[in-house]
Amino acid sequence: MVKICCIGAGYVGGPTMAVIALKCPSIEVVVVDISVNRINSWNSDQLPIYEPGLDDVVKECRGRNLFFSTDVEKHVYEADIIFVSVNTPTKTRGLGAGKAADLTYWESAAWMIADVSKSDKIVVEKSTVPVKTAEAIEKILNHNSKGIHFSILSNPEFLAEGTAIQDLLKPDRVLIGGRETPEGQKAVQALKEVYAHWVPEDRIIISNLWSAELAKLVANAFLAQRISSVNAVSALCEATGADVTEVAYSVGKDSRIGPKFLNASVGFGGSCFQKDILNLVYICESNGLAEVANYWKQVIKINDYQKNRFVNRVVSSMFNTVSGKKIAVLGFAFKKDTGDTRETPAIDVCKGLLGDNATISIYDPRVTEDQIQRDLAMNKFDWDHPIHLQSLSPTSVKKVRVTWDAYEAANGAHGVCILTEWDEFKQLDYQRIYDNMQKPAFIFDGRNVIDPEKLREIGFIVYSIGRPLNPWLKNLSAAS
Ligand SMILES: NC(=O)c1ccc[n+]([C@@H]2O[C@H](COP(=O)([O-])OP(=O)(O)OC[C@H]3O[C@@H](n4cnc5c(N)ncnc54)[C@H](O)[C@@H]3O)[C@@H](O)[C@H]2O)c1
Ligand SMILES: O=c1ccn([C@@H]2O[C@H](COP(=O)(O)OP(=O)(O)O[C@H]3O[C@H](CO)[C@@H](O)[C@H](O)[C@H]3O)[C@@H](O)[C@H]2O)c(=O)[nH]1
Repeated sequence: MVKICCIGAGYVGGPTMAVIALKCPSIEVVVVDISVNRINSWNSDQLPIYEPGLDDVVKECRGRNLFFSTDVEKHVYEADIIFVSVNTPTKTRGLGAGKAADLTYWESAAWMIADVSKSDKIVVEKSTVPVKTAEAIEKILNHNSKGIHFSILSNPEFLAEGTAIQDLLKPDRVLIGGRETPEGQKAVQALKEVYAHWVPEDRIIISNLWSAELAKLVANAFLAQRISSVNAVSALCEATGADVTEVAYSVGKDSRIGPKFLNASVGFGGSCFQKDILNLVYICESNGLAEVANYWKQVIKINDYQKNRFVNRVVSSMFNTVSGKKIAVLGFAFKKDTGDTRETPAIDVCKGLLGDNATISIYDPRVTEDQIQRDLAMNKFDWDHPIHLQSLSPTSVKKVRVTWDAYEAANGAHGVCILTEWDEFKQLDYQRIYDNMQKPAFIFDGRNVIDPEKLREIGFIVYSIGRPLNPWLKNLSAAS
């Protein structure tokens, strides 16, 4: 029986290994992590992450050929193939701080693999890493005196949260990069055989190591670039009377462009886009490619601009101040169908509103109060550095209340901001919300989930990203 061990039981390691175990009953898969809490959750009925379809997959395989353990060294020692799926955050200090990837977690995993191994192994980069990382990892692993050989592969993960199980069951492609040596190609074939249990052969791409590492960063940069492009256009739509949903629809009908990832929003969030583009920018700069670096940097700048623009729109619409006013925030996760709040635009919007002295009442169907309070108290990039989080005091941010009901959040509010596109926000009784709000009642839709005309009929002053402005807001724009 082939044995797989995955180091890192997070958003990637957990679901990815669960699907491998589901599709390959003849392979034993053990997911290990240094976090006892995380492993305990994976072994309980309350999984540590919310992902549609994940519970069923774990229930079917756990205890059969899928295991979760904190005994990292034992399972690394026993494995034939080791996936490394640890976090690769943005550095917060030292050389490249604020841009470069912090490979501390990856490096310590590599040293541990080198220390405990007693037989040849395939080590797979599952985490997103800077191009050429495999070269450094090879040096750590193969500089041992035990005569053991390690083959390093790059197998970046392309799943998106909220659709992870579907993405894993039917991937657009699986990418495997390896050395062009006989050992390298043998390792590539071994990993390909694992995926071939359920992924059609023409969807498994084989490339060199550096192409695979770079393709992951570039894929995320392209996706994020589309969102920044449409968000930049949304500002122009508001200034001209065009409607960004109509513009995006027409543009996306061109088969060369395609319809996906053209939804204007309050800004993209999530643990990957910003981190990976900053990483790409740093790599370009390190290679003396300042113009290329600046090109990609602009994707982040537009995203920051879009989040600021939203906050400014809220404040300027509400008589230029939200001081002492109650703002209801509907949705805190970075997208629907996940409880993940890493780099969610809601953090920047809430901090912006708190900066103008608003009182905020937040509702999200999947995010706990504890998580929201922690997110609002921490510094940029700290979420991915457990060491910084330990020093965070548990005090809650004043002027923030978290509720488990959208109507309660909006009760007595002066304005409502929709920051996540949860389906349930389309079905809310907006008449009831309007009746219980202060007047004039404002609604700022950061995800274009509501019908602005219907809400205007109820009496709301409505702002939707990139869509024709309410006469009230138009007058304010003209005046400013
Ligand atoms: N989240 C996504 O949707 C996604 C998608 C594709 C790729 N990625 C990439 O995958 C990697 C992991 O992302 P994630 O979202 O799963 O992160 P995560 O923080 O959810 O999980 C990482 C886990 O690794 C564990 N860990 C860290 N160092 C360890 C060590 N030395 N030994 C054992 N366990 C260790 C941590 O405790 C944590 O549980 C990142 O590089 C990320 O960029 C993420
Ligand atoms: O048209 C769109 C599409 C997305 N978003 C936002 O963009 C962010 C990212 O969304 P999405 O890409 O769906 O989720 P992630 O889980 O961050 O997945 C991305 O990042 C992963 C980590 O690298 C990759 O594996 C995936 O392929 C890539 O889609 C979210 O805030 C979305 O709300 C928009 O604003 N408009």
